[in-house]
Amino acid sequence: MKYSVVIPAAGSGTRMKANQNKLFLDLMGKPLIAHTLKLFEEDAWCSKIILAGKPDEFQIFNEIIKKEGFCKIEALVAGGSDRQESVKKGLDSLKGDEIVLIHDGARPLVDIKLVHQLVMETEKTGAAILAVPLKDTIKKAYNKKIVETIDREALWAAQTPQGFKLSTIKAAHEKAVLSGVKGTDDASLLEALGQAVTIVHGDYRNIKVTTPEDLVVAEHFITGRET
Ligand SMILES: Nc1ccn([C@@H]2O[C@H](COP(=O)(O)OP(=O)(O)OP(=O)(O)O)[C@@H](O)[C@H]2O)c(=O)n1
Ligand SMILES: C[C@](O)(CO)[C@H](O)COP(=O)(O)O
Repeated sequence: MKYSVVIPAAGSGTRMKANQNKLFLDLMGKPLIAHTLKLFEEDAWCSKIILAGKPDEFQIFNEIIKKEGFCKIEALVAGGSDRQESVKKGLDSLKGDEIVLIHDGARPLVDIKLVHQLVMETEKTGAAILAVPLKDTIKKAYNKKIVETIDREALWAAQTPQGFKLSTIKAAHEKAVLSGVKGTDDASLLEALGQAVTIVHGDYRNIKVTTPEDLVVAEHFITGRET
């Protein structure tokens, strides 16, 4: 089984409150994005990587790629004003109809065995995501006034990678642009078209490094993995 992967990495890291793109922050001696890229560089199932970044950060990305000796990065494309746009620009550089995964640059800890399970599920159903069941009770509230407790039995926290047939996800992004549909993940663009997306049970360690404490957690998980 082979797949391509699009890695959106053109964000601003606002919630990280760092003075640089959070993907360049040090994690165990190398930039966070280097850990994410390494996962796919070392996966024999991965045929190519498309990286979407900010043009004014291309030099930093290229320095990291050169230093780490990465060789699967087929294209470094200019990202967009939001994640959806960055992903679309990455997809636009792909042809054919193989499986494509879309994986946040900010998720450096995904287990490659789960990636393979996702690829096989995507092969079977055409669209699938990694997700984990929620562990907290979820409230709906307005101005901090609780209006409803949501039954969490049917709720999952979506992660990445998210896997699709390339033609399916490209069409969904195109239609989203035409209709103005916005989604914080790629599966939601298929859902908006009434298309089915299946879940592969993921791993709570596959965190998205978003706020400062996430970097501490990520370091802990990497240290634990290497012992
Ligand atoms: N215009 C954007 C915004 C986000 N991303 C990428 O999408 C992934 C998930 O986004 P998030 O974790 O929200 O990153 P940021 O948008 O940088 O964070 P924040 O929302 O705190 O600014 C990240 O790898 C980020 O680099 C992107 O490629 N292009
Ligand atoms: C794609 C994602 O990681 C799935 O949980 C999430 O939607 C990204 O959200 P962000 O606000 O762009 O980090």
